Parts: sequence; C-alpha cells; structure tokens
Amino acid sequence: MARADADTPMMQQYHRLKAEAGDALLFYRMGDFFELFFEDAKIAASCLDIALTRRGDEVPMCGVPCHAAESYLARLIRAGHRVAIAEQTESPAEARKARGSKALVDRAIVRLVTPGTLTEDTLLESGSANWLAAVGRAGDDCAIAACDISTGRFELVACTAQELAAELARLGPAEVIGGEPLAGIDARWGHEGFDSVAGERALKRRFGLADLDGLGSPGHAELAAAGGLLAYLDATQRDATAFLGLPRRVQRSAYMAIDAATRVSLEICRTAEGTVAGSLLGEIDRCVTAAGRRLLGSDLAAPLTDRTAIEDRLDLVAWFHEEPIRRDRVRSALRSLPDLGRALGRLVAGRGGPRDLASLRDGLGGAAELGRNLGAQALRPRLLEALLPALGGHEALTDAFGRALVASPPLDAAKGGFIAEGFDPELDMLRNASSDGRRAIAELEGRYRESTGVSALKIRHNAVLGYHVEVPARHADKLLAADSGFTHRQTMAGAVRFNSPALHEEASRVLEAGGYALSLEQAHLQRLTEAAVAEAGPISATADALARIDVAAALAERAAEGGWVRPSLHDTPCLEIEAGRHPVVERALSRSGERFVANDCCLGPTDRLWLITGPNMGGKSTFLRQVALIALLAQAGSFVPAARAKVGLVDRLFSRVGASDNLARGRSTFMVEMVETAAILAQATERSLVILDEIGRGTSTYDGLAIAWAVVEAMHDEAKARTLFATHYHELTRLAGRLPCLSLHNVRAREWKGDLVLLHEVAEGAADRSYGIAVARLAGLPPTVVARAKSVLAKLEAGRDATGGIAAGLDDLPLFAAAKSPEPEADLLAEALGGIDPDALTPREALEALYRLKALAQPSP
Ligand SMILES: Nc1ncnc2c1ncn2[C@@H]1O[C@H](COP(=O)(O)OP(=O)(O)OP(=O)(O)O)[C@@H](O)[C@H]1O
Repeated sequence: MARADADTPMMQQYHRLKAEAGDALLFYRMGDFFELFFEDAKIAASCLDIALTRRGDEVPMCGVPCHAAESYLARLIRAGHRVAIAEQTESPAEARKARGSKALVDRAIVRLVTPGTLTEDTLLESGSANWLAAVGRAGDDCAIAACDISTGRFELVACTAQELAAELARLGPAEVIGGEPLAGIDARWGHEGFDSVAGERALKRRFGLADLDGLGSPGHAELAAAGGLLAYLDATQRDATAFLGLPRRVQRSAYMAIDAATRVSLEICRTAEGTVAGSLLGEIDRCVTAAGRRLLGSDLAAPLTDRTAIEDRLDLVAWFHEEPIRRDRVRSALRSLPDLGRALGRLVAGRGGPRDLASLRDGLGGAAELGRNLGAQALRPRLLEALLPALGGHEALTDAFGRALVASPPLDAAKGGFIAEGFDPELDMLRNASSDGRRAIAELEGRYRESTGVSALKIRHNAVLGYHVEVPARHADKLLAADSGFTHRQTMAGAVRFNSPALHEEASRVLEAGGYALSLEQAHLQRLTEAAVAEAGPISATADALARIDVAAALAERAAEGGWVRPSLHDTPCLEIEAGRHPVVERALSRSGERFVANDCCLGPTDRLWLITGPNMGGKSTFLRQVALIALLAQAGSFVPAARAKVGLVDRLFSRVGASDNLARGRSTFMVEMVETAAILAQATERSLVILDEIGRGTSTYDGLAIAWAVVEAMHDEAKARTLFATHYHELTRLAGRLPCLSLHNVRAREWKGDLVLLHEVAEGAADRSYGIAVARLAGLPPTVVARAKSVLAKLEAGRDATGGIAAGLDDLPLFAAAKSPEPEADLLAEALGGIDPDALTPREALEALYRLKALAQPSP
C-alpha cells in the first residue's frame, strides 16, 4: 500500500469492507467504476485481461465500468471467484451535507455474488439449473440442502457420508458449502449456521411455520444443512430476499442411484469434457423452453424407480407421440412463452424490472390459453389432468399486468415509460403536462430563431445545464447584448449557451411533471412486483407444469424422429432389448453417412451376466453403454431407441471403464478403478444394472486377468446384478462352463482379403480371437512394425499352447464361494516377539512386554 494512502479515510473504509468480504474479490464503487485493489486487482486483471495500474506508487488497482459490470462479473464467477459488491449508499452531496465538505461517501457491501446464488440472465445458463448445495451433518447422518434461487427450487436430501458424493453428482451444483470438512467432498468449508437448532429456527422463520410437521419432519442433518444454506443466502443476498419455495424432501429410494463415476462414464448430462453437446441430454433434447430443458436435465440425472410415476410420464409422452398435430400445436405455443420461473426469481430477489413483469403477463396468459386448449382434448392422460389446474388461476394478475404495462417494456425501470396509457389518469396527466412542456419548448425555439434572426439557434438539453439555448459562437453577440432577454451560461469552442426566463419556466414544467411521472411509475412497479411476489408459489407451479408438458412433448418429438418405442416396465430383474441403439453414437455415425448396427440384449434371472469379447473398435463399449442408457431413459419416462424394450426396474446403475481408457483424461488410475470396482461389489443388488468395461486391464496381464476373473465370479455369485462385462481376456470365457447364469457373447469381425471388417454385431459365443494386430494395421501402424508384431505373436502363441496358456491351471480353481477362505491372519504374537530385544529391556519393561505377549496369546472373544 502507498504509505501516503495507507491511512486515508478511503483506504481505511476499503480495508474494513475487504475484511468483511473475506476471500471474495471486492468491487469497490467509485463514481462510474468498480475498482479493485491489491491482490484482488492482480487476480481480476489477469482473469479479465484488463490493464493493471497503480494507485500512488504501490497499490495495484484495476477497474471495470459499472454499466458493463455484469459481463465482467460473469467471467469472474465462471472462473470460480466470488465477488463482493460495495456500493455507495449515499450520494457525494448527501455525504457533504451530513458530514462536511471533505466527507467520504458511505459504502456498504450490498451483495456477495457467488456461483450458486445468481439470478441475472447474463450470469446464468438458461438451460441448466443453478444449484447451491449445503452439506450438513449430525452424528453419522449427512444431508444436503440444495436450492436454485433463480427459480425457487429447494430440496432436502438425507443420506449417509458414503452417499454424499453421488447425491451431489445428481445435482451437479454450481457451488457447494459446508461447516466442518468432510473427507472426499469438494466444498467451501467453514461456513456458519450448520446446526440443527438454528436450522429449525431459520426454516420456521423463513416460511412462517409453527412447526415442521408439514415438511415431513426433517432430521437433524437436514435441518443443519438447511440452517447453513439459509445463513449463507442471508450473508450473500444481504437486504434482498432469495426466492425459495417450500423445501421438498427427496426420498432417495424414489430415484435410480447413479454414482459420480457412472455419470461421467455414461456422459448423461455432460460429456467428459464438460459440454452438454455430445452428451445424452444434448442428443435427446428437443425442448422448446429453457425451463423444459432444465427439467429434462434433472429427469435424466434422477430416473425414477416407482413404476406408476414412470408410467404416468410415459402416458403423457405417448399422448403427444400418437398425435403429431397436437404435439406441434403445443410446442409452438410453448415456444413463444418467456421463462416464467427465472423472471419470478429476479422479482422476488428485488432485481426484477418491468420486463420481468411483462414476462409474467405473457407467460401466465399463454399458460392459461394452453390449459384451455389441452383441457378441451379427449382422453387426457392422468399426469396432464394433474397439471391442468396449475396452468390457470392467474386471471386477476394477468389482467392487472395487462392493463398496467405497455406491450414491450424497457429492461431498465430507471427511465420510466413502462406503464401503459390509460392505466392511471394522474400519470397520463403528468405525461401530458410534460409533453405539452416539450412542445412549448419546441415552439419557443422557433420564436427565438425569429426574434434573434439566428436560424442555427437550437434548444438543447444535457445533464449539467438542463434545457438551454445554443447558438454558434459567431452569432453569440446578439444574445449577449444586455437587453436580449438571455442569460449567458457557458462558452464552448464553437458555441455559446444561454438561458431565458421563458425557457426556464417551460423546462421546470417538463422536469417537474416528468419527475412526478417517473416516481408514480416506480410506485406502480413496486405494487405490481409485490402482487407477483405474493403469488410466487402458484406462479412457480405454473412454470413447473409448463416445463413438464414441454419435456413430454419434446420426448415424443425425439421418439418420432428416431423411431423410438415405449418401453414396458417390469418388477422382475429382466432387461430385454430388441434392436437397441446408442443415440449419441448413432447420431455421430449418421453425420458421416455410416449406418449404426442395432443389437439385441436379453438379460434375465437365469442369464444375468454377459461376458462380451471381440476386437478392439468392435463396438463393445458402445453396446454396454447403450443398454445402460436405454434403462436410464426408460426410467426417466422416455421412449427408447430400440424396436422393443422390456425393462425390469433398476435400483442402482453402475458403469465402470477400465483404467487405461480414462488415462488420457488424466483422471483414472488402476487404483481408482479398483476402488470403484470394490464400491460396486459392495453396493450392487439383484435389481442393479452393472456395466464393466475392460476392468483389470490397467495392470500386468496376470494380475489383470486374476482380478477380472475374481470380479466376474463375485458379480455372479454374490451381487447377482444384471451385468455386462466386456473384456479382452479371452481366458475368462472358461468361466462359462462353471457359472450357470453367465453367457458368452462377442462383437463380430471378419478378415476379408487380409483386411479386418468390423461388423459391430453382438452374437452368441466367444470371439475366436482378438484381431489386435489387424486393428493396429487398420490404424496405420507401419507395415514393418505390424509384420514384426505378427511374428512375436506367433512365438507367444506357440509358447502358450505348449504350456497351456496364461490361464493354465485356472480350471482346477475351486469355485468362488469355496475360495473365499479368509486370508491367514498375521501372526501378531510372532511379530511382537520379533520386535523385542531382551538385552535392551529394563526389568520393568520386560515385565510389561510379558503382559502384552500374554494378552496377544489370548484367543479373541
Ligand atoms: N453398433 C454399431 N454400429 C456401427 N458402428 C459402431 C457400432 N458400435 C460401435 N461402432 C463404431 O465403432 C467404434 C468403436 O466402438 P467401441 O468403442 O464401442 O469399441 P470397443 O469394442 O469398445 O473398442 P475397444 O476394445 O478398443 O475399447 C465407435 O466409435 C463407432 O464408430
């Protein structure tokens, strides 16, 4: 800090505010700029690519203009920063009046902008929810309280510490906060308010409840999480109120459990690179509204497990599927509707404007009309019937907004002009007075031109002088004459400016009437906003209903486009798919004019583990993933890319890809793969679906084969989940003889005139060989290397045949269950004895050692 500057009142004020902002960057308002100092300035300058200057000699600083602050904020937030906004809370004139001529303007932090607490359209992605998640704990119980204040959604989820990561992965939050650190969870720890008593109090206060029975009596961990969340919202929003609907308690068993690794591996809502394009969501999304897109994302992230609820969704999709005209009409009606939820979020947070009110007017009006049209249709499915009431019921509000607002109001309320003519007679009068005044001023200009003979005379307006007469400098003399009736105000390079009593009078009329009109408009804005906020609950129900209809119609559209079918759902653990396809791979192939080969899958209680072999690039991974995605789509309530699909409801979905597939992304190691495989073995049930792709290949051949072998046995005998296991270890096919519910399958390939032809067909039986070298040749490995590899392979195969191969002896291995003898326990007594050096012991130590040894020798109870 510049020494001279260090103790100036301004710097003292800055440091006080910075201390309050903590690790958030402080935007310090100075006139028309937000300035940043010290480290904040360095971080912001490099992140925003703006000039870093110095205040005095030493203090680094940079600044952004206030009018463009949002776009800079967006970049800082996206880069993972939080920003505290310190505004001037009084004008310089007010400061001078209150505390003397040298008084410093008061400033206060009015908002902490963080990734999880955004409401502005420019800062949010329209098609994704923006969750803030708070992780709470009470003893061994954990919970997440999550909200999206841009639309008012609020959820409480109780879970164990082990389940936290998967639950967070479902939400994909923009920001995670917590009190005490929890291992394995990436969050910003150390926040206040994570305590169940405070949480209960905060919830009651926030929603005006006497007790929490109506919320389903949340547990201590949920209350602690909610307490932390509400405290954080207060701290970040300051005087504004974040939009929160009543919290919904999420029953985790109502959703298919999908852990974080599975989400990454199946690229459900984002690709591994983090983009929506190329993910399942990106591929199937045909929604026409942003709210629909957000809901489809959350549907795919959390497929249901309740058959009735899924069938309800499917009925609605089918209703739109069977009538393309009905579907088109609804979609084009939805397309023109504004984003109700987010407009409401801004209004509740006090950051709304006239355009948000117009969004409610148009959105609610459109919803009511859609409701009337849908209500007139025959044979309405149950889900639609349940949604219809939510579409209407806002007549009073839409009527009031319709009368009050002009057709397309400005974004910013500051200049007025958003209240319609005829809504308020007083406002109309003031506006007339103001426009009469402006007309009078225009007439005055004509008269002055005539009386002075200066045809270039103009009456202008600016912020400093207000209305004034301006003439070119060469004509100024006439107006400067003592009896001209004009008073000199300002001399410019080429012009001179004057005032006159008549102009002053008219200008005051304009200003006064304009000022009154503006404050009247502001009062109307406030009243209308309050009316909207009072209806926040029902309005967001309307927004949700519209989103659900959009999702169903969009899924019907996607199904019609791709010839998808309605899946039939069952409670038995089966999975029968006829001519299944992978929607993303199919799309990628069609772009290059290639055809996707559809494949069948048939898993059931007596044939529940498919071991799939075949050449590299043969389509094993694609097949595995398409089966998982079809189950996921079905339970999310969508039709599926197949000719027929019978899906036994899946409680948990696991997908793991062998280490080396992921190494390129720098994410996975063999160790991670093993930890994850262990997690599957511990959690999979008979109702789960497990996809294992080349597990065990990230280590030496022998170790890898041994691990893969043991994992297949464990899946078959212990977990008993429906499992697809792709592998290059052909030796594993020997398991078919001894594991009754395992069957062998392969992706077919042929060598034709020395070239490898990949057929991408899944057939019964094991692959005859690997074709690794043929694939290498296809990939363009130099012919000399290919030839050398062939001769090495011939030698290896000859050796293998002579010894019985690397799997020699495995046939004699006892079955998995029999092999499960516990590992011999380490001989603790011998170890302890070995650690004793008798010559180095004092008599007392020797006695103590003897007691220790005796205790070790006791058989454990
Ligand atoms: N059913 C299919 N129809 C047409 N092309 C397919 C099919 N399945 C896969 N492919 C094509 O083959 C490529 C490789 O598929 P995939 O990654 O599934 O093979 P793999 O057998 O898992 O290979 P590796 O063993 O090397 O991991 C895909 O990118 C796609 O272009």
